[in-house]
Amino acid sequence: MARPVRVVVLGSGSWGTTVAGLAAHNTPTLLWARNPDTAAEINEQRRNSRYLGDRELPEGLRATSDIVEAAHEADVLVVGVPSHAVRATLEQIADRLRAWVPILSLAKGLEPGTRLRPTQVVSECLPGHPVGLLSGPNIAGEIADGMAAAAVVAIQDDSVATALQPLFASKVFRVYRNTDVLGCELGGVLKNIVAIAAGMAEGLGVGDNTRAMVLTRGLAEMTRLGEAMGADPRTFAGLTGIGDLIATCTSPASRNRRVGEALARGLTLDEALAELGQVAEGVKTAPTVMELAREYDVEMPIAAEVEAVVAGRRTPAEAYRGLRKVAAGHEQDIV
Ligand SMILES: NC(=O)C1=CN([C@@H]2O[C@H](COP(=O)(O)OP(=O)(O)OC[C@H]3O[C@@H](n4cnc5c(N)ncnc54)[C@H](O)[C@@H]3O)[C@@H](O)[C@H]2O)C=CC1
Ligand SMILES: O=C(CO)COP(=O)(O)O
Repeated sequence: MARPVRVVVLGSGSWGTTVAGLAAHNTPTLLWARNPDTAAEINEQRRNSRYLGDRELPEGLRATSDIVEAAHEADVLVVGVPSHAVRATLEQIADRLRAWVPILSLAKGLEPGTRLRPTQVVSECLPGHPVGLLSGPNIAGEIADGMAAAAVVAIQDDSVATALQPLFASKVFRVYRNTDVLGCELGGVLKNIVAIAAGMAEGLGVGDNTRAMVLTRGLAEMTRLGEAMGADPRTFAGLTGIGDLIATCTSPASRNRRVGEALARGLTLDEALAELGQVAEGVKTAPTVMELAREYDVEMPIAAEVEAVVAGRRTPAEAYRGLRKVAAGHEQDIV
C-alpha cells in the first residue's frame, strides 16, 4: 500500500500553524518553527500559545525547528512565512527537496526591492517545482476555531490542484481551484492595502456608506492593476479578490485593518506595529504596489493615500480629505 502524502509547512505563525492543522486532519503533517520553544510547545502541549492562544492543535501535527529535516520529509511543501522572509527561508533548503514536490505559498505581500510575488520568489529559490498558492478569505483564528470558510488552490496545472485540494479540505473548509495564479495572488496582496484604508475609516468614525465606497473603489483599483499586469479580471470577483477584501476590511481581527485603526487613533506606525505584534503585509507592500502602479500607468488613489500615510507624509484624516478630491470618472473604466 502506498504511504500517505506528507505535508510540510514552513512558518509557525497564526496562518502557517492553522493550515498545518487543516492538513494534519487529512494526512501526516510536519510544521517548521524557527523558534525551538514553539516546536516543543506544539509537540508537547499541542498548542502555539503566542499565535493561537489556548486552541488545541490536532494530534497528528508534529513540529520541528530543523528546516533541513522538514524539507527532506516533504511530499508537498507549504510556505507560510511572511513575504519578506520567503527568500531567506527557502535558501536554507535549496537542493534539499525531492524532485517535483509541489509548493504552495500562503504569503500575501510582495518582496521589497525585487517587487516579486511570493510564488515568483519560490520559483527562483526552488526551480523545477510546480508552484502555486492557497488563498482566500481566511482569518486564521476563525478557521482554527472550526468555523466554515473557503479558499482557492491556484496553480497553473489543474491536475496538480486537483491532487492538492483534498489535503487541506474538510467538511467546513471548502477548497476550490483556479489556474489564474497571478490574479489570485494579487488579490491577496492588494486587499491588505484597502484593509488599511478601511481601518483608518473605522478609526475616523466614517459611516457605512463611506466604508462601502472604499471597498468598491478599492476592488476597482485592484482589478485595474491586475488586468494591466495580465491577470483575468474575473478572478477579482472570486474568493481571492472580493471575498478576501470583504473579510479583511470588515473583520476586527484583521491585522491590516487594525494598523489602519491604530494610525487613525493617532499612533505612529512603529507604535501601531508594536501594539499588533504580528505581521501586517500591507504596510510594506503599499510602496511596492505604488511602484507597480506607476510602471503600469494605473491610477490607484486609495493605495496612494495609504502609502502616503504609512510613509508619514499624511495623517489618516488628510488621506480621507485627499480621497474626496479624486475626480469621479466612468464607473466601468477598469483599464
Ligand atoms: N493570519 C492570517 O489570518 C492569514 C495570514 N496570511 C498570510 O500568511 C503569511 C504569514 O502570516 P501569519 O502566519 O499570519 O504571520 P504571523 O505574524 O502570525 O507569524 C509570522 C511567522 O513567520 C515567522 N517569521 C517572521 N520572520 C521570519 C524570518 N525572517 N524567517 C523565518 N520566519 C520568520 C515568525 O516567527 C512567525 O512564525 C503572511 O503573508 C500573511 O499575509 C494569509 C491568510 C490568512
Ligand atoms: O489574509 C487574511 C485573511 O484572509 C488575514 O488578513 P490580515 O493579515 O489583515 O490579518
